[in-house]
Amino acid sequence: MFLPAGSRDEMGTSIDHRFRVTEVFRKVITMRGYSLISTPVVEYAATFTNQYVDMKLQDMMKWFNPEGEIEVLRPDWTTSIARALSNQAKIPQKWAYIGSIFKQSIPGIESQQIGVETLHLSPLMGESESLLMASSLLRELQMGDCLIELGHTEIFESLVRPLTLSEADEKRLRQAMHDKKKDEVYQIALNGKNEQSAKELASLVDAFGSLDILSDYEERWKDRKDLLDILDHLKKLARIVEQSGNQEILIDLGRVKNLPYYSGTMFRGFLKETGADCFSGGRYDRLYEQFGERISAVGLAFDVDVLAEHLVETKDYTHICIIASEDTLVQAEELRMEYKDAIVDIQTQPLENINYDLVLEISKKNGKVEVMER
Ligand SMILES: N[C@@H](Cc1c[nH]c[nH+]1)C(=O)O
Repeated sequence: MFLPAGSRDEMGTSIDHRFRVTEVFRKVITMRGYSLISTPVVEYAATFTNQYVDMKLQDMMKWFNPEGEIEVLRPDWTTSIARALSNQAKIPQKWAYIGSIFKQSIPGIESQQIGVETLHLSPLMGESESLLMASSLLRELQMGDCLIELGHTEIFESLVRPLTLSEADEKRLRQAMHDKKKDEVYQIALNGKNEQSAKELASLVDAFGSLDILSDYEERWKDRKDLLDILDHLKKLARIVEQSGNQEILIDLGRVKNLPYYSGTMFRGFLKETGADCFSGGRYDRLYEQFGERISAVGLAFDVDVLAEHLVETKDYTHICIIASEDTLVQAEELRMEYKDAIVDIQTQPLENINYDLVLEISKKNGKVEVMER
């Protein structure tokens, strides 16, 4: 029997790694004062497609229920958690989750995430908490150095707003900006009949790199109070994460939001050694406007598969084989107790595919039990 493209069975090490990632995550979030939250796998499509969230139905796993409503497999944790928490007390909250999201665009449809959402914390506190949690998880997992990229939705958005672009052009502009295609950004933006804005947008394509970018743009945007405030905020956040999280920070002022509900700071994490994209997140205060609330909300989620793939074996257990027969099983189990920190495998013969550190054989002669090293 075959599986649909992208679906896979999993065995041994890769599952072991995924469990280890989630175990370490649980430890990190517990010690940082988070509570766990879970939401159902099946939700109404409208929870994700309403105007405040604006996710696209075509990418979701969906069907009609008997009442004719569209139901979906959870395509996003952040949105379902917002639904679940919509009438909670307005006090600082730190939530963490472990589980899958489902989208047509993901190979195999399912992707396992671990993530956090913080509500009602001051913007700098919530954002730095998310990023410091991320860096402490990566440290605990011994993932090596990580690059944290900071961006902000309102840079691109506020430069696009004064342009009179058709919906199609705006969509193309976003894509060109995302793909960092400078000439295309300029040409599309020119359709908005504002050459100055078109030039500014084209220059944003190159506005990424180390923290120095912030100083360059402080000079360039010295008459734009709104943009200066954003640069100042990113600078403060970068300093905290650099100093406390000991992580290298990159800035991408031209970053376009990857989820429609982001409004403010956005972040992404890359493993330095391989460049693998391991987490993504951002501020989404406006998501709560659907519940008539204006709050501070920010979070991020890790791709568990990416972390599991990069996990290095750390603890090396001694691997012992005890050779026993049906007659000596009780004694073999007793012997196991003497090796509490080792992997003890009771077999009738040592397995050929395993390189044991020690092979012990139990035998019974004239009612007397003997243990011999092989
Ligand atoms: N839900 C986002 C990650 C995130 C958590 N909080 C905010 N953003 C994602 O799947 O990419």
